[in-house]
Amino acid sequence: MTGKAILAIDEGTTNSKAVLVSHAGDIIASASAPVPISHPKSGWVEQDAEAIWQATATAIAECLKKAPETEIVALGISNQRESILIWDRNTGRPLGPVISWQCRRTADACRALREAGHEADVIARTGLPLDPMFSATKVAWLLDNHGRAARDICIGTVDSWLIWKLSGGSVHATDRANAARTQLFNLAEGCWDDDLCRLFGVDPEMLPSVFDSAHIFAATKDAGVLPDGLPIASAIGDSHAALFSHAAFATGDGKMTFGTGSSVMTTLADYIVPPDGITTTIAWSIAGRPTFAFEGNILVSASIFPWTAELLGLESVEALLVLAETVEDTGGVALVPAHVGLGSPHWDADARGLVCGLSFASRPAHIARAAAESLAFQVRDVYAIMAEAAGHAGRISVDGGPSRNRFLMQLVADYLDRPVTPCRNAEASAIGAAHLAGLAVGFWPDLEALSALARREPEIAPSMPADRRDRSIGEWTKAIARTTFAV
Ligand SMILES: O=P(O)(O)OC[C@H](O)CO
Repeated sequence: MTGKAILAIDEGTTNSKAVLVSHAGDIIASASAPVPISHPKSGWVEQDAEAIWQATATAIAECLKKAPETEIVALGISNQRESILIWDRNTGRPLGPVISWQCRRTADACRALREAGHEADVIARTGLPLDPMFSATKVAWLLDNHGRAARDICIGTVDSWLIWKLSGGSVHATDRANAARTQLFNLAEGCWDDDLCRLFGVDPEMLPSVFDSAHIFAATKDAGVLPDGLPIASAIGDSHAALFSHAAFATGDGKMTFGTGSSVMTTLADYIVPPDGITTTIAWSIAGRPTFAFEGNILVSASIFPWTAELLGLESVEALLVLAETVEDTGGVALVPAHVGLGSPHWDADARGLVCGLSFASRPAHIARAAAESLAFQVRDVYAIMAEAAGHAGRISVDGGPSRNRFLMQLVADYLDRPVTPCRNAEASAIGAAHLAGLAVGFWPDLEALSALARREPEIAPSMPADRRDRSIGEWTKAIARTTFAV
């Protein structure tokens, strides 16, 4: 199969990337182009739909230039989730901005719906709380401010927009994983929810058709940067795509991505209404069968390290982590990185960070270690709730920059009391989209073949004695409770 490849698009919040993936699972070429983002008012975050398309087209053109001999057998799309736009079905012109997943403009609308008693029902149907991150209230805002007659409007997540542009405006479609993040999709029934559409003022006629994540949505047409006739063979949200790239195919398999924040996802056997502080979503859908997953997002993870390093007068994060390793434990010190509030599972916007448990024996190394341990404690808190609610646990893959640090990942394994497996798929989201597209067109035959492509390192087993682990978790739990004292 030399010379053949899948072209994966990974359209993220800040960049659009194009990646050519060979049959052996290697990246043949890649390119990226920045996507502008604007903040017209405090808490508002917008992007321009045409700029997203232009950045994607530029990334594709640059990528193909690097490997002109490659034969593209299919396209796959992974994308930033929840961000939403509407466009005119007749002209293809966007109506208003893309409202970003980060945008908080509908916070009041969410509060009003909560106060009117809708939240429990919305969570039961969609797995998602009433929060401005999700698309439904943003759609209502767009329709109020830029709406037209229902028959003239297409509503779409970013994958849907790219499928529209790549197919010359002939196909309005999305996959179940992206649909699951809109808060308009009934997870248990697997279709747009008429009652929720009514609640959010959406005519179902405006919504895209929903298919599997591995599915031939359309053939390319008049896309400019690509020849006509290439199958657009996957669409999936970026976190879900990364989980797929790790071959998390057994029930209970999950991933922890460490970066500015952390995200934890674990697959489920079936739809479960999420416990407090967690969401349920569709991870992907293949051959008509959705795989469900729990998800929890932590707001501040590795981004606490530069702050702590500066506080301690250290020159780098590396120096901080080296110092942290010089002590056996934190000496009772806990650091809770609630600097912008707490995310999953606590969701307390008013909480603030703290360092507590200080004594005259506390040294900078104890504070450094407390910062390092906070990364592990936070994912442990989310994972413990997920494992208990799901009743099963599987292999945990870890990715993102901090997953390369053995000391940090040993702490994660120790506090989870489970092994973790570092995964080294560069461009995990793009690879996941490529794998799904390859599955749809028979480039790879089955999940077993994809599993063989996952780049796993040897797992890291827990080694902390139980009494020590329990004591530290107890100190951390008390510290978390104290963060709300700051308000
Ligand atoms: O654009 P990214 O990679 O930050 O991903 C955004 C997420 O999909 C939002 O849920």
